[in-house]
Amino acid sequence: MDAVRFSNVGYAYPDRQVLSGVSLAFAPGTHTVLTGRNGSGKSTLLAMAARVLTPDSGTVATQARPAYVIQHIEAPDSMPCTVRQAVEMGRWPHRRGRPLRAADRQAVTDSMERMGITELAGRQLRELSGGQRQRTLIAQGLAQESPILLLDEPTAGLDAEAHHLIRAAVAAELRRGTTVLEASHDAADIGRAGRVITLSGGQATETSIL
Ligand SMILES: Nc1ncnc2c1ncn2[C@@H]1O[C@H](COP(=O)(O)OP(=O)(O)OP(=O)(O)O)[C@@H](O)[C@H]1O
Repeated sequence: MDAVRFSNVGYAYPDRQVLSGVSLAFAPGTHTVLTGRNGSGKSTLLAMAARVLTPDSGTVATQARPAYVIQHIEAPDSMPCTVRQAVEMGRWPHRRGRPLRAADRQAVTDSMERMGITELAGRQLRELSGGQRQRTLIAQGLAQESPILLLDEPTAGLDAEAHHLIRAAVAAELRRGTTVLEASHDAADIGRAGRVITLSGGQATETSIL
C-alpha cells in the first residue's frame, strides 16, 4: 500500500486553478522533495495530504494521519502558550482526550532536544524569533510519531545549526521507516532526496536524479 496517494487531484482557490489532474504515489519509507516556483502549489498539495484542504476533484489517500509542519505560525499576544505546550500539542492524536502519560512526555522531551530547543521549553511562543518558532513547529511534528511526515519548507530562513538538526531529524525519521514529503527550494535539500517532483502549471513532473 502507498503511504500517500493523489489520484487525479484538482484544486482551485476562488480566483485561480492551482493543481489539475495530479496523480502521485509515495511508497512507505521514501523521501520526496516537492519543488517548483513560488505559487506553483507545493503548500496546497501538502495541505491536501494533511486533510487541511479537500480536493475539488480526485482523491487523496494516506495510510495514517500525517504529521504536518506548516510554513509559518502566527502567535498572537492574546494566546499564551509555552514552547513545551506547543510541542505537547503534537501528542493530541495519541491522547484522544486522556492526560499526558510518561511516553507522551518522553516524546515531547526528545523532540525538543532533537530541534535544540530544550532551553526554550518555558518561553512563550510570542517571545520567540521566527527560526525558534519554526524549530518548535518541527518538534511538534516529530512528537506526533506519525509514519508520514509532511514538511513545508522546513529549512527556509533558518541558521546553519537548525538546518543541520532538521537534516539529522529527517535522516532519523527515514531510518525508522517514516515517509517524508517535503517542499523545498534549497538545492542541498533537493540533492538529498530520493525523489524530486517539480510542480509547474498545475502539473507534477518527476525530475530524474543523476
Ligand atoms: N488562501 C488562498 N486564497 C487564494 N489563493 C491562494 C491561497 N493560498 C494560496 N493561494 C494561491 O495559490 C497558488 C499556490 O499557492 P501555494 O502556497 O500552494 O504555492 P507554493 O508552491 O507553496 O509557493 P511558495 O514557494 O511561495 O511557498 C498561489 O498562486 C497562491 O497565490
